[in-house]
Amino acid sequence: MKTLNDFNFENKKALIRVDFNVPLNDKFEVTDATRIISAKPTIIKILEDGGSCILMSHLGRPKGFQDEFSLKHIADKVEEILGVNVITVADCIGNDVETAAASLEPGQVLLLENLRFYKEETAGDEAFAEKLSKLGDIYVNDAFGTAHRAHASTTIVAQFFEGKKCFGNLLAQEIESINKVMETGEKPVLAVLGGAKVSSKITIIENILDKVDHLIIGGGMSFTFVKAQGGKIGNSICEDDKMELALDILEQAKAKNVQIHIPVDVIAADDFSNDANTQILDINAIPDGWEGVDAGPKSREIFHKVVMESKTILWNGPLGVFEMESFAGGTIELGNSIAEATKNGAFSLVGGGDSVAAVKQFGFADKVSYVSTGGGAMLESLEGKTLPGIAAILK
Ligand SMILES: Nc1ncnc2c1ncn2[C@@H]1O[C@H](COP(=O)(O)OP(=O)(O)OP(=O)(O)O)[C@@H](O)[C@H]1O
Ligand SMILES: O=C(O)[C@H](O)COP(=O)(O)O
Repeated sequence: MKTLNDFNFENKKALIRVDFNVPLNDKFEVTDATRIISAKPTIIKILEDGGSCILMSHLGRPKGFQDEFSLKHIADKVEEILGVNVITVADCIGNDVETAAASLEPGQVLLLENLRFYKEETAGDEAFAEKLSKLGDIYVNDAFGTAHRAHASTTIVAQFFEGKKCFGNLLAQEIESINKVMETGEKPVLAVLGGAKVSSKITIIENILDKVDHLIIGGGMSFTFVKAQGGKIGNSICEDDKMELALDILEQAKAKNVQIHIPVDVIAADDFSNDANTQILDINAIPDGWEGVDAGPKSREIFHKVVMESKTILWNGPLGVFEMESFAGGTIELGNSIAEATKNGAFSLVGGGDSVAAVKQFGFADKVSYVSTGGGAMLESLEGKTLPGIAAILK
């Protein structure tokens, strides 16, 4: 696996694919700069080597040139985080960009305009990738969040850098963290999967059964398993067409000696709102008119015990409707347990959109071993797929 340490960037121009697809508010201010902060070590290492950096990224899903998706909105933030002047250009290919790249001095940083202003980016167009490739001497992919896309700047461009391409620090760290859980993790290995739907997690569950000793299935997903086993789940969310599959997963787990933990009780609400009436019920005895919205106290206790006994922990998906304060308790307690286990020496990885949002919101981000910067990329990695952006560097 080629990393930054395999190159000396002195007097070299590094063409770096970063994922600066960060959330902006209506004043175009960056509301979560994690992805920019995470790319800093790679950029600084190259500058300290005596090289220069050409940063390229997408922002959102624009249709053609749309000012609201311009990377100029984030240039000040990038400059503030890096502590280095950032030169911007109004395009990502073309004469002006080539001139700006060619005149870049060691120690300087150039930020290109949104790659997705060209449909050729997402189409993985070779001619577009070749134009990008002309800008730099060495290609560095540090965009884990976009590594599951076979786009021009994440994948295709790599073919023009034979022997001159590598992973950035962030991407290398993401790969290492996933490997720690999926391949080399100290046992017992635990995966906690939550979230709304079984259907979006099936491939992950099936892949992960070969890797873990314990699997907690929480959140909205659990009701499909409970109903499939004959439980009464009231109005809780359920995918009836996945009940067969749920039973099959339970069988597979038994055969593979994986212990599955499904909540035994829930906080049930009579309405999907923060101020609904609530009661604690056994998960398989929820009357009509009530729905399970969070893990109950007995379940939390069981989950705490499993977490504390585990040496490697993966967490993807909340245990309840954590966006509503009244139903965030189970997710918060799980976060507390994982933080405590991490303090005691376990390795913990949090990945996926909503679980990452939850750990940030509740202040656990620096109490776990690693928080992934990838949403879809993380989920596809857990499905066991080799991401195209990663494969292109390994080639
Ligand atoms: N019991 C429940 N009933 C209804 N919704 C639930 C329940 N438990 C969790 N959820 C909802 O599931 C949603 C998260 O599910 P989802 O599968 O999208 O998340 P994720 O796995 O964290 O992230 P990703 O976006 O990466 O898939 C949250 O919005 C949460 O409110
Ligand atoms: O935020 C993300 O998941 C990545 O930046 C990829 O964005 P995309 O889903 O628009 O390709």
